[in-house]
Amino acid sequence: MGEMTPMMQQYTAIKRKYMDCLLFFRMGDFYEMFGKDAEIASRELEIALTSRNKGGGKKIPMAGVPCHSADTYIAQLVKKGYRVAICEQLEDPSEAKGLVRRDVVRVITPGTVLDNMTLEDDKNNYLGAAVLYQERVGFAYVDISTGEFAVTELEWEEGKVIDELSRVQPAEVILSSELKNNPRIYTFLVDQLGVVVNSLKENFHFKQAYQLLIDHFRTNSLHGFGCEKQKAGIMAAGAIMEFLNETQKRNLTHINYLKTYSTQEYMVLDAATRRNLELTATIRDGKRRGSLLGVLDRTVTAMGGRKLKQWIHQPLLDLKMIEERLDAVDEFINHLYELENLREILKNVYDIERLLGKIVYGSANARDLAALKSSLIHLPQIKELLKNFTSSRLKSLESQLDLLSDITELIETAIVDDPPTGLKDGGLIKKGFNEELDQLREAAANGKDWIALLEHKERERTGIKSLKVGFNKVFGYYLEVTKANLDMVPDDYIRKQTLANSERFITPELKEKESQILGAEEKSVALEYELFVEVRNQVAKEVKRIQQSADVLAELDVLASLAKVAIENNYCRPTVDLEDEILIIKGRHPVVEEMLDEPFVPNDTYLNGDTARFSIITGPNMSGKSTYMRQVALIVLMAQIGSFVPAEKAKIGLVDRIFTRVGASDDLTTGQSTFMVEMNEVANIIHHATRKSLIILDEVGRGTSTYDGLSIAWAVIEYIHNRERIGARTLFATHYHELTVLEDYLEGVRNYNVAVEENDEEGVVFRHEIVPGAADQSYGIEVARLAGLPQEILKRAKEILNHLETENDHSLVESKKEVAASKEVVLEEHSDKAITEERKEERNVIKPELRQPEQISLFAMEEHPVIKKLKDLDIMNVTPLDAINILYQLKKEAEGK
Ligand SMILES: Nc1ncnc2c1ncn2[C@@H]1O[C@H](COP(=O)(O)OP(=O)(O)OP(=O)(O)O)[C@@H](O)[C@H]1O
Repeated sequence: MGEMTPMMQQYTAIKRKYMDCLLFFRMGDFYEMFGKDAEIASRELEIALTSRNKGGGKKIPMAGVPCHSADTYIAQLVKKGYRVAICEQLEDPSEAKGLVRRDVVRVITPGTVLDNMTLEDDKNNYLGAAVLYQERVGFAYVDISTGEFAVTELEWEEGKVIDELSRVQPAEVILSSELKNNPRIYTFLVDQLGVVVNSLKENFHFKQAYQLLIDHFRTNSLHGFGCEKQKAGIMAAGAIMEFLNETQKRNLTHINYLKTYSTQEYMVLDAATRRNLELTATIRDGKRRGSLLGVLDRTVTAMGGRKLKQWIHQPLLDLKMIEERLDAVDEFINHLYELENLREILKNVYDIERLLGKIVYGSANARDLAALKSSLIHLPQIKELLKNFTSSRLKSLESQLDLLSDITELIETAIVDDPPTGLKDGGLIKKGFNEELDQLREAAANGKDWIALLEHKERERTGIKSLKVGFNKVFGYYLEVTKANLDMVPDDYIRKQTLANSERFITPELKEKESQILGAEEKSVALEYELFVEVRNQVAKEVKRIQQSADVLAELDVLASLAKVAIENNYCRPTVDLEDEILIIKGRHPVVEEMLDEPFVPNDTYLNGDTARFSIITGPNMSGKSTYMRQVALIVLMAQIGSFVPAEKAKIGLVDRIFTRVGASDDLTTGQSTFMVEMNEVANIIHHATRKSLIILDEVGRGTSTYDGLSIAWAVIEYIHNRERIGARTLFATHYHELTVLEDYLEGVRNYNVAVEENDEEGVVFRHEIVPGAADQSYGIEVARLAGLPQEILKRAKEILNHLETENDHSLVESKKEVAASKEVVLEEHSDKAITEERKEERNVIKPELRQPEQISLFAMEEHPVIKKLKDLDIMNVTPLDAINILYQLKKEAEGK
């Protein structure tokens, strides 16, 4: 698409996030806005409509359709399984509104996204704000469905802003201009997260933000809110209030308290790591099945499900809190009967947080109140059950659990057990709740009884056997007599209506009763509504207490879920401490072990901050390197959310962050190449990792040519290994067997490989077993065989390989001579064979230099042009990104010559 206006960018982001197709109804605008692209889009729409499958397997981006036939287009698209969004701002698609069903057709405008969001159950409903103020960035988030409002602030740093926003992933965000104009932040939010971005009003100032907040909370100062010192945080919270005012969402007053939180409590997981570890969705299809959440989620309430997701995204850094959770899970495991009992009770609990949102928002109906009651009535039972437990977290949850019996009682006495959804037709309030209402109802009922008797009485009086009493909305009650009996009609009957075969009459007495009945009914319905709203408001006033109990239930649900999974999947309780070791005996990958048909092969892991801080793992493709490394990261993460882990034994030295760089795929959304994505991720790690971090690097450098790739991988290892730089515990899988030589020169490096078995019957068999030492072959051809490549190709490949290997040895000798002549060491292309004598000699040349880690040398080759250049640039400050730029420049220069 060509240049898009900010509004169009927002529309596109909304569509990407929620819908398959975006329809515009003013063709002229659409064409004007998109020019040639509009024609392409319209053609795609046509193809989608005429193809047999859903869009021929393709998403249609957006299209303009004539307003008068909007209904037809929408109906056709929906029938084909598309979810359609309609842009309201361009034209009121009133014709289309009749078709709006929240799951498949939605009317959207950037300003009304919030309304639509609240409809979705499993979507993130956060509206966020990030504001740069006095060198700090304030963040505020409000959960539209529950009213939870949270504030924090950090010092200004581009990466931190991205991390924080990606942690929460708001659906819509307000940014101050400096942040919005930052291309990395903006592109990340819009393209990668599909967030709708709004601008904070220029010259929005602190006093304004403060005032908006104290107005909202009806107080004189923010003292006691916990955020009084966080000026940037207040700016962000004020920005949210301002936005809600501007977009007339002020009625979202169920924001009734504000909570500050510190990002120090939680481990920040960057977006790449969350994706790479498939924490809550798989990379392949974005589904939750196949993710860690998919394995751990046995929650039985919606609130528990949401909390577990939050926990997975926010592993803890506080040892005490981790221990408390582990104790609670442990206790549940040892009280199986109570555990099952609790889960059974929780199954009856509705989504109290959502109900509460509706109650305070004023959109809850009587059924919602009934649902709240039927959830709250279980609280005493749960509290009783918790008395069996002694662990500190469960005790604390027990004491926090407010029984809310006043609220249950209020709803119980006021609202009927199975109320209708409508509020205007009565039938909501129980008998005995209000005297006036009872009297009105009695009056109406008496009148009805009188009418029921009337038919019988009038038949006797007139002798007309077929006389009937009826009611219609126009004339009210009437007496109906067939034409054949008209001569028997008495004089006091007043004719009201003539039908084909009968006539309808009224009498003054009937009319009097009628007005009594209707009057009483009308009044009672109105009174019922009034009473209902009163009850709802009364419940709304107790939102804080209800919210607190809801939170307790959610946490109990999560802890019970973790216990249930631990039992079923045979997990062990990890020891978490502040040492720098990670020891895992017979660890398994929690997701892969569930997906596999065959038994999963467990593996041990040992890392410490000292002599075994860096594992270089070599092994053939498909042997299990990635699985192994992710398994270590997941076990650490699980331990730090307070879960048991898939291992026989695990001792985890607390990790401040987990970084991953895995897999290689082009990021189609940003148009970045595989290599660029890879380097960005590596740069992020280099800039943020500390000695307490855990780093997982898979095939760094693979995305570019061998020389560049190997050089970068090597430099990255040196840098991370160096304790003055980072010194983090790291797992590094690579195809560059050359790198295994580093074990001899870098104190903390240990080589591992994935065991391969060769036997005559099956050929090469991967045992998925991690063993010490370096792999000696890459078995590329064997993998090709396993993948089913024809024998003929495999045979020929082997011939070529043998040939190349001989050539390579020869060329090495040659190059060695050249090196000697030019005093320049050239690294040979990666060879599948064991390292040659020449290489070993070469290494001896490198060796002394490498022993001085403080000197971050690429290859310690003084004369190498790369080194020269790096030295010119002050070698200590070179990041891999700089390195790749320099290498690229050199290559260009060389080509130029
Ligand atoms: N410990 C294990 N036990 C059983 N099967 C395993 C184990 N580890 C891996 N596998 C199986 O092997 C497959 C390949 O594993 P993985 O992707 O980790 O290999 P890899 O060495 O990283 O491959 P590549 O280098 O091509 O990325 C997995 O999909 C899984 O089916």
